[in-house]
Amino acid sequence: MRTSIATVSLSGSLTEKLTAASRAGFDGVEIFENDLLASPLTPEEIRARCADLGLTIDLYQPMRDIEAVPAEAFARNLRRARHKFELMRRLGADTVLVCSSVHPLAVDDDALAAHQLRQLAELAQESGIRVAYEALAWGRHVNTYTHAWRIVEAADHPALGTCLDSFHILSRGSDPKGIQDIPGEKIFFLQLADAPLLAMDVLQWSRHYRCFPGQGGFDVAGLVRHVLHTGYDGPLSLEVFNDVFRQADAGPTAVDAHRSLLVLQEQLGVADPPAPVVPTGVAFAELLTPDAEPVAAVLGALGFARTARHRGKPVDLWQQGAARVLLNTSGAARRDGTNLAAIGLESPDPTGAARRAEALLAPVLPRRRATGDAPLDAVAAPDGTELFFCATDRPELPDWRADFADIAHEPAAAGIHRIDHLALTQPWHHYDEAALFHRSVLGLHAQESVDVADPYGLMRSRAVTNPDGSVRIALGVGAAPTDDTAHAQHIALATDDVVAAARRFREAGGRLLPIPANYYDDLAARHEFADGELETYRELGILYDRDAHGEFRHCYTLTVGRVFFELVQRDGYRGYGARNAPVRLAAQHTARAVTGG
Ligand SMILES: O=C(O)c1ccc(O)c(O)c1
Ligand SMILES: [Mg+2]
Repeated sequence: MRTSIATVSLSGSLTEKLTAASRAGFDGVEIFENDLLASPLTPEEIRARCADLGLTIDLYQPMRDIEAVPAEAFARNLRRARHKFELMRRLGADTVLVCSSVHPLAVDDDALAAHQLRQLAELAQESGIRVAYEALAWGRHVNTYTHAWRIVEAADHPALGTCLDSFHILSRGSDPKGIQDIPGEKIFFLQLADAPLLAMDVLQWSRHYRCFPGQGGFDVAGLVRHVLHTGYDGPLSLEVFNDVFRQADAGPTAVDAHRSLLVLQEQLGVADPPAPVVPTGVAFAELLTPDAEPVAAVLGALGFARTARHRGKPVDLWQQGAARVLLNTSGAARRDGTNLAAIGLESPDPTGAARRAEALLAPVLPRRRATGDAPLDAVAAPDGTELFFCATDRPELPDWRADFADIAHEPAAAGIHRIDHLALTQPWHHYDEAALFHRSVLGLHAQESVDVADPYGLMRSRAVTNPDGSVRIALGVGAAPTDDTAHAQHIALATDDVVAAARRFREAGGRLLPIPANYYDDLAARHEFADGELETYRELGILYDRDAHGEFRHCYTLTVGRVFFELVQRDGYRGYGARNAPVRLAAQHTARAVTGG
C-alpha cells in the first residue's frame, strides 16, 4: 500500500522533513499548515520539491472550527476556505482535512453541521478538492468516528468523506468494528498513530505522546483490518504528535516511522518481507577500548582466558565456557573509553537475518570488515551497536572464529557459563525506535518498559528476548544525556554459584561494587535467609530478588570506561533485578565519585 507521513511527525524545516520522508521511502506526505506558513518556499516550489523527491501531497491540514456555527461565522469560514483551496491548487493537493469543531460558538446540531459541511464540499468541488471530516477525540460536539460519519452521510455530497484517525478512535475506547459500516469510497483518508496506554486528558495525550504503530499499546493493525475490509485504497498515513520526535533528527525518525508501517503491513498480510530469523544465542560481545589493560585485568579476575587473537587486527578473544568477549583495541578511541561496540548473535540463517534487516531499513554493514576477514553479515542497531549474525561451529557456514588464531587451548573455568544478558544504553530519543527495531528486525520479544529511579534522574529499561532466554538484551535510556553512570553498558555473565564466582573474582584482585548496609537491612525485613547467607551477600555486595519463577542473586564489578560486568545466578528467575537497580545506580555514582572508575 502507499505510505504517507504528516510533516508534524518530523523535526526540522519543511525541506528537511520532506527530504527525510523521501529518503526513508515514503510515497507521500500530509502537509501541516504551520510547516507551510513557516517555509520560505512558495507553494509552487514546495510542489516541485515534493515531485523531485518522489512524494505526492496526499493531504493538506487542518481546517478547524468550520461547522455547526452561526451564519456570520460560517460565512467567514467559507471565505477562509476559498483562500485555502486556492493555496491547495498551487500546491497540487486535492484533499483537505477538516477536524471537528472545538469552537465555543459551535452548537450541538447535526443537521446544521451536515448542511454547512455540504456547502463547504460544494465549494471544494469547484476546485477539484475533497473534504475529509475527522472527529477529534476532544471535539466539542463531535468526538467519535461514528458521529462524524453520520454527519457526512447526512450531508451526502460526493466531495465530502470522512478521515479516520486511529488515535482518536482507540484513545476513547471506541469499537473500531463499526468502521466496516462505512463504504470504503467515503473514507477519504486514514491516519495512523499508536500511543502508550496512559490515564490522562486525551488532548494532552494526543499532542505529546503519540508514537508509531507497534510502539504503544493500541491495536492499530486490528483497526486497519476493519478499514481494509471496506475497500479503502488510500494511503496508510502516520500522524504522530510526539515531543521526542519533534526534537530528534528527522532522518532516523523517518526511517523508524517507515519501518513501523512495513511491520504493520506484514502483520496485515499485505506485505511480505523476508521472514524474521530469530537469534538462538549470543556468540560474543565486543568491547572497543583505547587501552586493553584495565578490561583485560577484570576479565582475567573473572576467570576468562585470552584464547585467541585475530589474524589481522588487534582483537583478542577472551573466553570462559560459552561466554566470549572480544577486546578490540583497533578502533578510534572514544572520548569515554571502553564501550560495548558489537554483539555477535548466533543465527540459524545469517544471510536470511541480514536480508530481513535490510528489508526493514536497518543499515547493513560491509560483510568483511577488512580484507581477509571471513564474510559476516552485520547491521547497525539504532544506537550504533553493530549486530553480527554468526554461525559458531557450523562447518557449512563461514565461522567468525576462522579469523582468529588460537593462543591457548584451555579456556579457564571459574564458574561462568555464558553471557546471560547485555545491557545497552540508548540515546534518549531512540528508546521507542530501539524496541521496535529489536522486535521487528531481529524477531525478539519486547517486554514491558520499567522505570528505574537513578539518584540524578529516571532511567527506563525494556528487555528484548528470544523464546528460550538465551538472547536477552536490556535496552535502557539514561537519566540525563550527560550522566555517565546512567549511560554505562554492561555484560551480565551467568553462573550457578554467584557467591563462589564473586569470591574468586575478589581473590584474583577484582573489585566488586560495594552496596550500602541499608539495603541488607531491608532484605532482612523482606525475606528470610539461612544463617550467615545475608552476611555473605553483605560482604560481597550481592543483591537479591525473587519472582514467581525463582530466585536471583547478582553482583557487579566496578565500571571500566562505559562498561561493567555483572555476575548473575538466576534459579528460574526471569527478570533483571529491576527492584535492585536504584540501589545499584546509586552505588555506582558513589563508586565513581570515590574511585573515578
Ligand atoms: O491536535 C490537533 O489539533 C489535531 C489536528 C489534526 C488532526 O488530524 C489531529 O488528529 C489532531
Ligand atoms: Mg488526525
